[in-house]
Amino acid sequence: MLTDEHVPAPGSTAPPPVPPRLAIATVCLSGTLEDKLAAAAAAGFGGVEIFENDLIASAWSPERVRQECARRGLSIDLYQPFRDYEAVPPDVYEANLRRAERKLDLLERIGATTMLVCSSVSPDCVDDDDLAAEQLHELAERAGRRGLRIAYEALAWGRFVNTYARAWRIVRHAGHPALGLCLDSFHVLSRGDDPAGIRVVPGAKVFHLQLADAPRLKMDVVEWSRHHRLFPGLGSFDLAAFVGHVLATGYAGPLSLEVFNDVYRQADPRNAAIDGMRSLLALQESVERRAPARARLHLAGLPPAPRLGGHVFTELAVDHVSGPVLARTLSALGFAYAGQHRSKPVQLWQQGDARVLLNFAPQRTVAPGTAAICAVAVESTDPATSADRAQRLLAPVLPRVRQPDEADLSSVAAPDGTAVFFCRTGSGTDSWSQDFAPTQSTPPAGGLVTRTDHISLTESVDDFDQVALFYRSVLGLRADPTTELAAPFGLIRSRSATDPAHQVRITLNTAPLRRGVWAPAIPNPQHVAFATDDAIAAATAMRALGAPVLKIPDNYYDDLDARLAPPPATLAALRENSILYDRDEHGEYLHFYTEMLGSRLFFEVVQRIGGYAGFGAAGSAPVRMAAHRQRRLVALRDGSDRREERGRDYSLAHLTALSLSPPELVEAAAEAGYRYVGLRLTRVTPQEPHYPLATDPALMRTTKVRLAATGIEVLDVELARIGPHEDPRDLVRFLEAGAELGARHVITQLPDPDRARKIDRFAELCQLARPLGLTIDLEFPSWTETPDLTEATRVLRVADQPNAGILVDLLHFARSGSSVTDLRELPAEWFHFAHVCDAPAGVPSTPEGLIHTARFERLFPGEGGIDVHGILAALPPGIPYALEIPRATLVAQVGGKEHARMAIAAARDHLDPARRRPAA
Ligand SMILES: O=C(O)c1ccc(O)c(O)c1
Ligand SMILES: [Mg+2]
Repeated sequence: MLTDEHVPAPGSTAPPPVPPRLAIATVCLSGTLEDKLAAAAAAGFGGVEIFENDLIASAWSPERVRQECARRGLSIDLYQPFRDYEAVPPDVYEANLRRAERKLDLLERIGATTMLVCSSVSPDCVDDDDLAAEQLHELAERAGRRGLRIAYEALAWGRFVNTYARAWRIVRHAGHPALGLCLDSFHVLSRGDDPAGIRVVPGAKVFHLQLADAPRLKMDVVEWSRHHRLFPGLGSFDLAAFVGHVLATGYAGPLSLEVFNDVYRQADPRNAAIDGMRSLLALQESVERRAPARARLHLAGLPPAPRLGGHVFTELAVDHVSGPVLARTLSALGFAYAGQHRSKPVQLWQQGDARVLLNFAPQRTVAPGTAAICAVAVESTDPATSADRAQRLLAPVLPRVRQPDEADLSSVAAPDGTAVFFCRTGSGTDSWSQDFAPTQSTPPAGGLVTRTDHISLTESVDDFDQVALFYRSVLGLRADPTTELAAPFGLIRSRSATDPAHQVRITLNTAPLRRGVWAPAIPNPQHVAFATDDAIAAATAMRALGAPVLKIPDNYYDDLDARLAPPPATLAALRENSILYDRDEHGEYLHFYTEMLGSRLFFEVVQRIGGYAGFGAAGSAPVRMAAHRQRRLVALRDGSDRREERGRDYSLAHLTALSLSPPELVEAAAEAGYRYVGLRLTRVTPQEPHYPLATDPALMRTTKVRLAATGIEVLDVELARIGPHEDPRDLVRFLEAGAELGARHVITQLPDPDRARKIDRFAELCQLARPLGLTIDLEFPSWTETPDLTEATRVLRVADQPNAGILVDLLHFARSGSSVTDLRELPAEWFHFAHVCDAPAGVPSTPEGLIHTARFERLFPGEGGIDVHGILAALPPGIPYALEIPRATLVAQVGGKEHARMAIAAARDHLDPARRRPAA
């Protein structure tokens, strides 16, 4: 019986005079012992538990470990674990004592005073508490003689001893001053044991306290413990109550994290240690909050989180591709371009209390062509205290570049780089809105959006816990339970948190198992959800304004009818407007989405009816993800009937960014808004990087996966160059690889002075390519033996092959002095695409000069002296433009990916004036 045990005297519940030491077990962290100690010290821990495996694998001697810990201000609070010791027959006991003596030697050498003995799981041990107590007594006796202590821990899966109550009975029965308990929250709470019973243990007999949270999982407890523990606050255990019980015993030892977690074990230990510290500080705060006022402790030293008043603004980093798309969409959602920042290229868009900032500043890190949430601003009753709290929770405070008369906003950086601003709206001097000059634009009628309801971020699994902990602890949010759903591209884990008054809501998502290369084209989507009082009216009005509302399939509405049976008129209105619907015991939720904007961002409009506090039914996110994927494929593939709307198809030629491998080129093309890529499969010059797609199956596989995931298609492969010594039959594997990639065209050059031979070989190449569905497109660099349009025309006429074509490259066309009039006369079916670029006006006088320009120094259309419009106008309308613009110095400065984005932006500007970007 535990109840007649020691009852703590009133005095023993008093707070310890000094705050407890915060410690972390090395097993929580990734790397070697050296890495772990450095990370623990940097995060501000005062102690560590040394896990045996970390010591064994360390190159440091035990004495060196002692020095290194001391140097970093780390006390070694525990050495662990010592396994399978107690309640064994005499021969095993002898061996165990010998083993224990060696470990006690080690404790002395590293300067640890407490060794953890976990309850035995061995087949050797017997169900005999008296024997266990006797043998533990002997161990404690030997430890005590050396000034050391033994902390006995009941593993939840111990063979006979698996509860703290039984471990305490044994320890009490052993009755040795050097023997006490190690309490581990996981072993107690995973079994559903009542932690209140801990209160009967005298504080002096609790030698060590280990803290771990965990998600509720129905699985084998060993697996659960060794793979899924979490830092406090991230799982579903009530750790504040647990710690409250332990502190009530008078325990004054360290609060030590012991978290076995597969993700933390592979993550940067410096980040994981900061997470651990943040979680302990937040845990201490919840323990304090729970304690009765008379016993209130002030351990964490955190100022309470000031009350939040809602989302003030969400700032999006955009560029000149994504910015106009966002601006157009915000207009269609009824937002007004209400203000322009006085000193920065930042626009304020507003409707009701919903505000979006579009930041065009180039120093914002934004992948080409994308839009991304770069800052989140929340209203705080006390911004300075909010920032102070954040800083004490180890958030980096951001420096602000501001003009003398601009608002001094307090802001900190979230682990994913998002800036978090704390501000007070209104007319005070600290009001951020005064940094914006009002524009003349009048807000559109309607005003259906009232405020920002929530923002939703996607994080890699490595950052997910960290980001969740950051927002919750810094903003003082309460976590909703974690949910998991089967999405089209695999498992998605999702966590939401909100402040007590439901003013600020943040949802975080991750794909915990994502690996390999098959993944959605948008790996980390983000969205901002705006609130409305009437979703049906809002959707109707926004669609009338041209908002790109995401189309939801009919199957969804048939299922909705079956499940929730909304009134027929409502169902029809939902279906008509692509609005999703959910209902629970608190109320109803109507919501609809926009299409993906600027690669990874979209908006949502939500209507909450009654007390609905969720984010839609579990099935709604997969429907939305499938719809976004569907929309992307439609946009890419069904171009023909919507070309007017979508504009011309562009292809990214490999030479524009030859430093990118084929999968990277595909990714760059997708992000920048190309439809196609052209891939270089052969090495054309000895210096260039070579990507042997035709002979490297792994490279072929990853390239095909990226193509499938992004929807990008291969327009052409190059280069089939047939000189005097080359045989077309040697190109069969190259042609097959092109066909496997789904290419349509093969770029060919004929540097052979023997005209009859080169035409024969050209014809033969056409015949080899034809069964593979490929055309052979003859390019005529002016320095080769097929140097101009006239010669290329002659080759095509004589060879007379149905799948032969001519590739006009504007540079070669201009440099060869070919004639636009001639071009206009040729059969349209010869021209399948064009290589588009510009070049300086003067023509180099030597072949070396010509080649140098062609390979390294071309210009964007409109920047040079080539009659780009004149030549393109002589080609059949509607053919894809492949941008082949190698530009060595620029690529060296900005990288291949950014260069690819700049190229398409410049080409669209010059060639598609109707789609020219609006002035920012
Ligand atoms: O999983 C284990 O074996 C193990 C070892 C030592 C501990 O302190 C613990 O909680 C678990
Ligand atoms: Mg433990």
